[in-house]
Amino acid sequence: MSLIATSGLELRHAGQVILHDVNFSIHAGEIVTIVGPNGSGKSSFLRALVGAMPVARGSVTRKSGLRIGYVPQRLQIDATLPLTVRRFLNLPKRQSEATVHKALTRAGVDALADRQMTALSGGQFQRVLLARALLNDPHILILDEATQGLDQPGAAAFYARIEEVRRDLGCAVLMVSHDLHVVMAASDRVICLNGHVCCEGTPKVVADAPEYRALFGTGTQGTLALYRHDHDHGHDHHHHHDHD
Ligand SMILES: Nc1ncnc2c1ncn2[C@@H]1O[C@H](COP(=O)(O)OP(=O)(O)OP(=O)(O)O)[C@@H](O)[C@H]1O
Repeated sequence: MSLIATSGLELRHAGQVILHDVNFSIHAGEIVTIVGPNGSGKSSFLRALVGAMPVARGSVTRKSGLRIGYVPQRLQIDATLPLTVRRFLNLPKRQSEATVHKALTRAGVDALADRQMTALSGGQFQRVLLARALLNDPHILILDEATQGLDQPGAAAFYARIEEVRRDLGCAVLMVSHDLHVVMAASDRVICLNGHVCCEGTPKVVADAPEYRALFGTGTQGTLALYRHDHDHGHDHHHHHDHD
């Protein structure tokens, strides 16, 4: 049985349809990435899955007792508010010291418990958000552009940590990402959204899909092509490479 599924899902904002006819499911342990242009409904889709956005039509089904760890796209912390990492993780619900320690360790930031939230670097902040999402031992981690603002090594390190977490917890991971070569390396399945599902499949299938190419053109799709090129290279010396 899937962890979360949607059937004929339609979402609206201020009367306008922003996403329609989405049939989706994710299973235990899977890593699924959502790509799509700005404003294509990716964040809204994740919000609907976690129950933070109303469903206009169709349905969202969550497995009974499902624990979700959600890392939102943005979180504003008042710069004048003194708030340590430990205190932040105890909001809105008090956690045991052991739970906080375990989550921070899993997110790779156990040394930061007594730091002020406002004193964290972008990468540290994202990891603290990840720790917060791990507090309840989730069956599925849902990440909305969690590496936004991080440089390439920072983003790669963050995704490496996500993979470790998945190995440890066996949780599924659903993420929105623009880091296409990371997507290529780490996802079981990619879904390309643009108001509806334009294409989906393994990263290779999506990268080759005309719908995907039409959206991302030869600019960004080059990132996917580049990764595939490198990957193919080591295994198939007779392979014809397109060097466009
Ligand atoms: N709270 C809101 N206020 C105004 N517009 C909204 C809101 N929520 C969704 N929308 C509109 O719905 C559409 C989809 O937005 P959404 O944030 O889901 O897209 P996205 O694919 O996550 O975009 P991005 O890549 O820029 O984060 C956009 O046209 C957006 O303007």
